[in-house]
Amino acid sequence: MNLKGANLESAETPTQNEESADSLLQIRNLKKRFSLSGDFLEQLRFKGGKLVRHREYVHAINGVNLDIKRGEALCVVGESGCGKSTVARTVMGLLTPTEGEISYAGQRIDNLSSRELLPFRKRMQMIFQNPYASLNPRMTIQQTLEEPLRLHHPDWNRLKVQEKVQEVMSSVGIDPDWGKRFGHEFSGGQRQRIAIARALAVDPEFIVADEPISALDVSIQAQVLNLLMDAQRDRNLTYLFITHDLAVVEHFGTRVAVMYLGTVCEIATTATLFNKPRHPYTQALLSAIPRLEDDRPQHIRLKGEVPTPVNLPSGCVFHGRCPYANARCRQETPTLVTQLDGTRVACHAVEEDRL
Ligand SMILES: Nc1ncnc2c1ncn2[C@@H]1O[C@H](COP(=O)(O)OP(=O)(O)OP(=O)(O)O)[C@@H](O)[C@H]1O
Repeated sequence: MNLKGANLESAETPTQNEESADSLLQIRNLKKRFSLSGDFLEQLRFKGGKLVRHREYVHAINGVNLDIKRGEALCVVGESGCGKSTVARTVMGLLTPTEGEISYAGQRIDNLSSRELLPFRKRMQMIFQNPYASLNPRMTIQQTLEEPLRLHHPDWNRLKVQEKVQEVMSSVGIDPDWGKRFGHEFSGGQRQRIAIARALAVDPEFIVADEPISALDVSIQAQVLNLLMDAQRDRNLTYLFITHDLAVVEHFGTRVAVMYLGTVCEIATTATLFNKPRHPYTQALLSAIPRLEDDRPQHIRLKGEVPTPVNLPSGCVFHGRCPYANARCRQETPTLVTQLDGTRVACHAVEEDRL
């Protein structure tokens, strides 16, 4: 893999909407911060003899722009704490954005009330990391799967609901006769199949999967991944797939967005990203994957640690660890620039042909 290469930057500055024509989901300048300072009274401090209000925030996501196209699996990768789950939860309306907009099928959804969001909840479903926590221990599997159907199809009679439950259980490889059992009677892999069945029961078109296999035994992970891929093919699903595992990305992803400290630093098709990573952070991430080929790049060791999201670095958030950083990188925040092959990279060094 040749990490260096000609800079393919296009002369045109991309517009925010350049990818939007075939997008199912659009994320624009999304920011989410969490307060660390408690309520008003807890924020008060004495400074220089005066009472002042001290507020501190975790800047979990800082201006993310993403388009997810119909039928694709967009994987979001990055180290722990870079903001992947916050993106997923904000898209699903489980967190309110601090700034920015999210649109689904052309309609803005980030500012809707729970009632207005209900029709979208049928079309957009989420699968969580931990199948032990995501199933209600007091409900049978039948009840667990009936719940979303009763919410979204109040006009369906008992027989129709039961038929749908049986169909969706079979489709994920769970014996429909096991409907009266409780979640704790199943293994982790089976529980995650049931969680997938619950997401699929209402025939969604878009699924946010947040590390859906990372809590499972390695021997089970491939089976559950294959189930998700089969569901995508059979039901024409679109995925936002959160993972820290690059092997999963290579197997599953149509495109990949790489995140670092709350920002997206590179977006590319999976094949392009693995063959020609542009951003120095992507290069370092990929160089850490063990490969059999002789021409693999040397493992790039980044200096230092990921900075705290409480005090974000100025300029490019990666500059403190980047071997190519210069004065511009320390001052000016790079934006995603489209290369001739469609890859989008936020890096001054790539832009200036310095790597
Ligand atoms: N409710 C919260 N309150 C305060 N800080 C939070 C909260 N949720 C997330 N964070 C912080 O926001 C940052 C991003 O967290 P997030 O869970 O989105 O990262 P991640 O990339 O999904 O990590 P992981 O792979 O470990 O789940 C982290 O610094 C995290 O500690």
